[in-house]
Formats: sequence, structure tokens, C-alpha cells
Amino acid sequence: MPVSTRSQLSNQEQNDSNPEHRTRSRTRSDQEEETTTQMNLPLRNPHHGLKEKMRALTLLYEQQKKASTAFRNQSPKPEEKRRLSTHPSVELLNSCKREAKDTKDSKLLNNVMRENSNSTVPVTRSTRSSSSTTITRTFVLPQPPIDDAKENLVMGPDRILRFSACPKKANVTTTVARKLSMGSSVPQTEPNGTKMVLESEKPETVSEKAFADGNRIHVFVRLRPMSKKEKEAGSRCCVRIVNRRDVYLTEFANEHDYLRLKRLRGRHFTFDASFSDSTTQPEVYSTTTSELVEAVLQGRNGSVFCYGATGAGKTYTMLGTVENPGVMVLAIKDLFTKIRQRSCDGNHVVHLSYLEVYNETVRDLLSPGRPLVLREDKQGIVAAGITQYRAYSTDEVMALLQRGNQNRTTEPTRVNETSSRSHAILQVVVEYKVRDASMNIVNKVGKLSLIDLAGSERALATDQRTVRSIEGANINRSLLALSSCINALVEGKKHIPYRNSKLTQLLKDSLGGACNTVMIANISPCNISFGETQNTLHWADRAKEIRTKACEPNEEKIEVPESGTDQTKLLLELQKENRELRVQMARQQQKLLALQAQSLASNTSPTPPSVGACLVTPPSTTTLPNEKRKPRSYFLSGNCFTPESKRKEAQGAVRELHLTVKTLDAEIERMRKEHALQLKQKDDLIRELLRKNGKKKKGWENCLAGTVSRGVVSSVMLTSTFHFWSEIMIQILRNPIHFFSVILPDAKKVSSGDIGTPQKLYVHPFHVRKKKKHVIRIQISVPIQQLSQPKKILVKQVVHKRMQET
Ligand SMILES: Nc1ncnc2c1ncn2[C@@H]1O[C@H](COP(=O)(O)OP(=O)(O)OP(=O)(O)O)[C@@H](O)[C@H]1O
Repeated sequence: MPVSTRSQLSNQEQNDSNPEHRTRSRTRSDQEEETTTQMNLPLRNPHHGLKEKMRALTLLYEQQKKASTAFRNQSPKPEEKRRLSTHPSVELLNSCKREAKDTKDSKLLNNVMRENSNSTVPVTRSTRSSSSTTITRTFVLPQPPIDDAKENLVMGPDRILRFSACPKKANVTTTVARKLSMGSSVPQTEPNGTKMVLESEKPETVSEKAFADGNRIHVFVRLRPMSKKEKEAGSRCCVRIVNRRDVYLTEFANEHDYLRLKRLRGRHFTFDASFSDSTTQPEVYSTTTSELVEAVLQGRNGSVFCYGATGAGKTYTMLGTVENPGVMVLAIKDLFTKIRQRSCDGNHVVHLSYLEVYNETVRDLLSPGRPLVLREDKQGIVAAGITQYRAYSTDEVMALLQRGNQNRTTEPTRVNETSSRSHAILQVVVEYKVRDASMNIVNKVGKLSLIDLAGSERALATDQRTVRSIEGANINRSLLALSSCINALVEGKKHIPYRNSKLTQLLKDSLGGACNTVMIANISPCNISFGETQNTLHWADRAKEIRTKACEPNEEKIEVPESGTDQTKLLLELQKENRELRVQMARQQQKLLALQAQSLASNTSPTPPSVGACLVTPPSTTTLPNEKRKPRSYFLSGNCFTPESKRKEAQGAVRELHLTVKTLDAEIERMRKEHALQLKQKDDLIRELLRKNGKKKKGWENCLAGTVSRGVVSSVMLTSTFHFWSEIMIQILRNPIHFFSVILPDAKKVSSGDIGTPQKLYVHPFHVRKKKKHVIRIQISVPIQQLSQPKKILVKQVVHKRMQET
């Protein structure tokens, strides 16, 4: 990450700088710690505390009164009633909290809550993520929840107890209920069906109003599990996720730094949602992207991009593996499912393009070729000449995705064996027509961009070798440009430096345009990657503050000629026919492609590696990084998404093709034999004829000896560029008993191969004329005795002998 920042150190750090406090907090248990915290308070009048309590209780009482009045006025639904009766204190305390005007009151309330409520009372202390201020806080909070403590075991008990100063996990229903401002009315529910909304975590941009107000980038964090290698190296976990939205980052002191050995520094961030290392891909998808897909189907634009250090899990999140497909795959599947549910008439048109930015050049991943140029048009920045594939089903998209990924640049680095060396952007455009209230036809276009960024990296973290370091420098440059844009957007600057890199140009719409944007920041739990993780979290935290433009649906009214319904009907019919024809054509093309691919595969690799093997076997570590670019072999490669039936069908077709080829070969062989037989018969016939005219030919046999090929009548084409040649021929013609007839000129049927190289035969500098029309065709009748002689006719010899004769 380009910039490292520690500007927002927590109060904990400040406290830590106090040696007294530090010593206390290191050596005592949690219970003692709380006491210690209390002891830290300045000595006060004992009645003062009572007064404070009294105030808070009065406040509580008032709130309760208000709440009960509200209850009486509105008859709550039975469901709500149950909820409220289960947790009356939750609502009350939360509403108290909301109402508490000043921090003092809030503090008081919290004290009261601590004293009055039992441990099951859900208390959420996390600040709402909508707050544009960065949240930095001291970790002086109650005990960690049980499952969080489990997470902590990885980190080692000694240090983690310090870090247990995190907010209490609210309760089971604290699942983050995130709602993007996409107008979806479907409520988020837990798998068990419980509504996952807590008052304190109510989504802030659900309402339609949000569209008008503009939107902000929604930021999520995903922690990847510790890798085997890291575990073996004795790495420690420095990240902890609490309440599914708070991220606590601990900096462990250097083992050799004896003075600060016991020192712990930490930071706290809050995001729209944070995913722990055990979060599944569908969970990540449904929280981050599913609503974007819904919005795209309403004609809005949506972008999802993964950001993070190299090896932090971006590609895993976006692409995933065959067993655990990532956001891209799940989004496409979801998109087609939703389209199928909505329209059975094929009204929705889905176009797909896939490109990468590698070393500041834009390349088409679906049909690689020359680098593409970026242009700005009314749709925004587009890569001119990029292939837009029309897709009809998930399978087709999967096939295209596989193809694209095979073309994507990946290389093993020291950090990640399958490191993406390029930023990849998959763009799905959904277009469809609907009739509005006044029966006008409206064309709606929604665009979903799914972006897997290359990882930011330190030069040393990857490789020092030239190609890798150039790649790394380019990756870092584009990410630096991205962070400059984020900064400029957050600071509300007029000029946003999008043009600094190809990546930011392509992300222009996602960052500052009318687009629902989601950023997934991927982080590693390993303490060695602390710096990178901190930077990623810093930028993610900053990105939260970017406000995008109001995301209105992209609509365009289609003018239908008003002259009678006939024309309209005709137009619609033609459009429908056109659509159907296109569908048919594309299907045929798809079949053809599949067949070609299959036949190619069967020709090149008779035993393709099984998908399972691909996934299990890690890419060779012995591969030198300087090797040529090679396609990513394990993410979505192979035929993993082609259904078995289709594969069998294609294999059957290939078998049929093989059979046809064999039959044709046999036919050719048969014809060749027939032809040879016919030739032989002709030879016999001519031999017979010649035998009859044997007397006439006597005397000529010798002169042609050793010069004529098989076949009694042989056509010889000569390319002659000499006068000399034609003259000689004329002389031959004059001879009354000639066996040669010369036809002059025949420029079309030139075949110099029949008689050797004429130039060699007739080279004479004085007679060279470069005119092609001097082509002579000679018919030669050959005596039977000479048939077994070599094919080539040495015409010069013939001429010479013939001349001698004359
Ligand atoms: N959530 C996860 N669960 C299981 N494994 C993961 C997870 N995230 C990442 N990994 C594993 O971590 C390794 C690195 O992940 P990945 O290649 O996605 O990193 P990256 O951020 O894309 O790196 P780069 O920027 O270098 O391409 C992979 O082996 C991947 O399988």
C-alpha cells in the first residue's frame, strides 16, 4: 500500500505510553483490570456518584414512560411484541442511548447499564459506520464473547487478554443488516429465519431518499485464514473481528526489542461488515453483492472491487475455487436466476466483457490481441474494441470466465504462489425493455463491474528480479493513483486525478460516478503482514467516506412511430424475430466453439488433468518467476462448470467427426487406387497402339531414350523466355516425321516443375527476354520401350538430338 499511516492511534496507545498504566494492565486479570480502571478515576465526593446515578435513572424512567405511551398508541404486530417482550431492556436501552444528548449522559447510561443489566443484555458500542469520522478508541470494554475468545487462542493468551477489551458481542441477532440504497425491499434474514436487524445497526441507506442524497461506497473487510506455511513459521494472529463489523488490529512488539517487548499497540476500525476467517463465500456474496445484482436488474450500475496486499485473498474472494466459487461466479449465477424469474420471453440481453490492466496496458482477456485504448463516451470510460459477448446462460458465462482466467497474467511470487499480476475487470451489462406507466417502451441498462485488483506489495515481499519488480512497480503505481483518487474524493476536491493510471480511469464511474460501489478489503491475519494490513484497513476506512452520485436507473425511452398500430406491431415482430435469430445464431456459435475446443483438447492433450487434481496440486514451486506468462491454472480452469451431459454430447460429436474423417480418408485412398488403375489401363491401350505404329517410330526411339516419363502422351509445360526456343520448335515442326507438336503460346498453364528449370537448359545471355508469355506446351509421343524411363524430359537434349537428326 502506498502510504503507511499511524495518525489515528488509539487512546490505548496513549494509555500504553503511560508506564504505570501499562504495568497494571499487563499484570492483572480482567476483573482486576476493571477495578483498576475504576481506581484510575479521580477521587470524588461519594454523593456525586449517587447523583449521577439518579440522573440516569430518571432518564431511564422517562424513556420507559415514553416507550410505553408509544406502545399503547400503536398496536404492535405480534412478532414485534414477542421481540420486545423478549428483550425489553434492549429497546429501552438503545432508545435511551439514542436520546442521550451528550457524552456525559451516554457515559452515565453505560455505567447504569453495566450495573443494572445482566450479561445477556445486548450492548453494542460500535459506532455506526455511517459516521464519517474514523473511529479510534481505547480497548477498555467488557469481556470478550466466548467465540471471540476462541479466535483469540491463535494469538496466544498472554497478549490477547489485553485485547479482550472489546465490545461485548451484542447477541445472536447482531448480524450486520446491511442495506445498500438500491431500492430492494427484501429484508435481510438469518438462515434460521430471524430478522437480523438491531436498532443500533439499522441500515442507514435503505430509503429511497438515499438515491436523491447520493450514495457512499460500502466497505467490507474480509480476513483470510492463516495459511499452513504461516502457522509453521510460528506467526501470530494480529487481527480480530468482533460483532461482524469491528476490526481490532494488534501490533506485537519485536521479539528482539526488549524494551518494548510487553508493549501492545492496537487500532480499531468499523466497517459495514467484517468477515472473519470462517465466513463462507455465499455469506460474503449475499452481504456484499447480491443487492447490487438486484439493482443492476433495475438498470443501475454497480461495482465490487477487492483491495488488499498480495496474498490477502482478493482473487479467492472474487473468483474462488471450484468448490467455493467467489463473488464473480455467484453474482453471475444469481443474475441469470433472477433474469429467468423475471422474464420468460428473453427480453433481457446480457453482454459480457473481461479485461485486464497489466503493466499499464489494457488487454482483452476473452480475445487477446493488441492492447486496447481507453476512450470516454456517454457511457463513461470504455475500452475501445473490446469483445462484448452475448451470454444466454450461466454455463456460457462460466466458459467465458474460464477462458479469460486462462489468459490472465499470474505469476508465482515469494508471497503468493498464484499472484495476480494484473487488475482484472469483468463487466456484465444487462439490457431490457419495459413499458412504463404511459405505455412507452423504456430501454433499461444496468452495468455490473466485478474487479479483482492486483495486490499491493513491497518490492522485497515479492521478487527482486526485473520482470516481477517492473510488474510490482506498475501495480503499486496504479494503486497509488487509486489512493490519490480516494483522497481527493474524500477531501471533496474538484479535480480527481483519474487520468494518472489506466486502473483509475476504468474505476472512474465506480468511485465518483452514479454507481453503487462495494469495496471488499482483504487482509491477512499474520503479524508479519501487520504493515500491509494496517494500510489496507486505513484505505478501506477512508474509502468509507467517499460519496458517489445518486444512482438513478439508466433509462432511455424508445420512440415508437405513431402512425397506426400496424407499424408498431411490425416493428415489434421484427425485433422479436431479430432477437430469436440472434439467439439461434449465438447458440450455434456456442456449439461450434465448444466442438472446436473439445477437438482441440482431444488433439493436444488426450488425458486432460482432472479438476480435482488441478485443485489439489499446488502450482509448481520450482517454476522460475522469470518464466513466460502462464495462465492461472487452478482458479476456474478446466471444464469445471460445463455440465456432464454437455461434455458427453460434445465428446460424442468429436467421435462422430473422427469417424467422418476416417471414412473420407478411406474414400480418398479408394479413388487414388482407381485412378492408378485407369492410368495403367490407358498405358496399356497406348502401348498397344504404338506397337501397331512401331515401324513409323523406328529411328526415334534412341533419341528419346532416357528422357521421357511414364505415359505415352505427355504434356510438358515449358516457360521459355527465349526466342531461341521457339525457333527451334519451328524447325522441329517442319520435320515431316516429327513426334512433337508444339502449341504456342499458352501463358496460362505454366508449370515449370515438369521439366526441370528451363533457365538452366537454355541459358544464353543474348537471348534472355523477360516476357512471361513465352510459354510452350509440347505434346510428346513416346515409344513404348521408353516407358519405364525417368519422368523428366530433357527437352534440350531432345531438341539437340532432333536437330542433329534434321
Ligand atoms: N477466505 C479464504 N479461505 C481459504 N483460503 C483463502 C482465503 N483467502 C485466501 N485464501 C488462500 O490464500 C492464498 C492467497 O489468496 P489469493 O491468491 O486470493 O490472494 P490475492 O490477494 O489475490 O493475492 P495477489 O494479489 O498476489 O494475487 C490462496 O492460496 C487462497 O486459496
